[in-house]
Amino acid sequence: MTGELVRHPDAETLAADVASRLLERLEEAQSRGEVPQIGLTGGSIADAIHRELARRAPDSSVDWSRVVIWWGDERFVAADSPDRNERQAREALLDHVPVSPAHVHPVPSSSEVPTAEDAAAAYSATLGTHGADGFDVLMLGVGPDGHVASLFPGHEALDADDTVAVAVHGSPKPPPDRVSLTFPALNRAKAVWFLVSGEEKAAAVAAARSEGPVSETPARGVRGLDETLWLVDETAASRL
Ligand SMILES: O=C(O)[C@H](O)[C@@H](O)[C@H](O)[C@H](O)COP(=O)(O)O
Repeated sequence: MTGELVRHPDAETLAADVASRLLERLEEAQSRGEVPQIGLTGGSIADAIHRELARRAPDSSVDWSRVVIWWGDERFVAADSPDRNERQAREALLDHVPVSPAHVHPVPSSSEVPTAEDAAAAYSATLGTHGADGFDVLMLGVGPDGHVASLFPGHEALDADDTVAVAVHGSPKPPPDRVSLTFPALNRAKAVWFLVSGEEKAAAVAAARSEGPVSETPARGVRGLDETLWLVDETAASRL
């Protein structure tokens, strides 16, 4: 089961739909008295979604102080680097909604720990304690090569199955040093939402939704416990 495909005419309607779905999911969880946990991703469509969430937040009933924020991956760079997924998410969303700092869990940066291995170990420990229930919604961008988070085709990090987060070196997508959740950690999410826009992703979407080795197309290796959605625009779906 590769998950439900939801097509959108363009990136703007895709971002609007994802933001609407996420706000609704957060409201539903909070109406059940839960404190939902979400996993953010990096990348361009994610940034558009974050900005749309910030725009819509004032009109939603989501209590952002009762939302727990994680990242599926992070670039191992200085805390103030524009390459940080955390920095991009704060600028687009988290600085515009009243999140509780105690509920925002960035991956340690190279300003705080000396190596990506240290950052991965620290993040594994934090997620192991504070995030043990798993993500309610994990959002994942998909690269043109079918990577998700920072799990790239043929990379040794794909085989890391005894830890929550793993250091990644030699990433084909710069910057080279990263921290990524591993497949076991990604697959603890109740809902996995793949967010894909652009012609350059069309082959990856088609590959990910067909049989074949996970090492060739890492997106094949992730699905939600209860829900897997492919939220795509028409250009990204053009090879299906
Ligand atoms: O740290 C990262 O680079 C991201 O987490 C990565 O997995 C991203 O989501 C995809 O590469 C898609 O990025 P775009 O949407 O910018 O193509």
